Amino acid sequence: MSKRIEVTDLNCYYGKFLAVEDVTMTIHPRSVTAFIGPSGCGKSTFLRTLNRMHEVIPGAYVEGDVLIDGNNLYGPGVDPVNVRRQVGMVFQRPNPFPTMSIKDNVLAGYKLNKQRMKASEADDLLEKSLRGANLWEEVKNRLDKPGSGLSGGQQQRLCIARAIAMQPEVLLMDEPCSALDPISTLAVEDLIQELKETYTIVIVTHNMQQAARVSDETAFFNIAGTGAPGKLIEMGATEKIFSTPDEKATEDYITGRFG
Ligand SMILES: Nc1ncnc2c1ncn2[C@@H]1O[C@H](COP(=O)(O)OP(=O)(O)OP(=O)(O)O)[C@@H](O)[C@H]1O
Repeated sequence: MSKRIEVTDLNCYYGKFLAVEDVTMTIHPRSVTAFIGPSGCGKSTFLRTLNRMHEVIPGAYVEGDVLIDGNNLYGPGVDPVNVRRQVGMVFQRPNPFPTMSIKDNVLAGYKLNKQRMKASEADDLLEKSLRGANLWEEVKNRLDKPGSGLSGGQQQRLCIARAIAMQPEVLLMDEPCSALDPISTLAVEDLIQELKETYTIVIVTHNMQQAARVSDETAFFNIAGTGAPGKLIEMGATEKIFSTPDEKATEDYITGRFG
């Protein structure tokens, strides 16, 4: 299911404002790629172009190409809703639907799309998704209770289960642990390691240790100053970026000299 993502000459705009300029990169399947860089350099903006969420904001658009296994997400006739099904997303704050049960949260994508499923199929998918998110054992006896009754870390894993249930090929995670305590963070990091066997994973993180722990590849973005566009400075194996980066700006950022 895991897919390769190839981005070529991508510019991201909010109206006239060029937020991210000229990104070209390849994201490998069955791996975790981390985006790091100072605040405002466009990590989240760029991440959202990988499933066409960027253009949900009025006036926002992109130039350039994003290919997933050779298919251009921005090609003519491509339905953004289908793209978002193929490329799932997990956000900074766990956002389960508060009044829905745990079960309905996991199956929400199907219910919202009014896709029919036999009860036995729904139960299988529910269990598989919750097991995939390492949450099954903790919630199997309370599937009809509201998702909002879970701890923050459990809610985030519920959101991951909801994303997995749609059987995506790519999972985008925008600072998925920033609202979690250290124990829940480790649980989600462990889960990311398991999920990369199946999905292409891209994670935005402010936490250098986290990037070093969970990712195989790291991309460092930077910004020259307020109003200037964010740029990809360098990308490579996480081990190399964290030990012998090519660019001084990367080294300065990683060693905490700025950002
Ligand atoms: N909805 C929006 N409308 C207009 N400009 C926006 C919008 N969202 C972000 N921007 C601008 O785009 C630039 C990149 O923002 P973005 O949030 O992608 O950066 P980031 O690297 O993810 O930052 P952080 O690490 O603080 O989350 C910033 O200048 C930001 O102000």
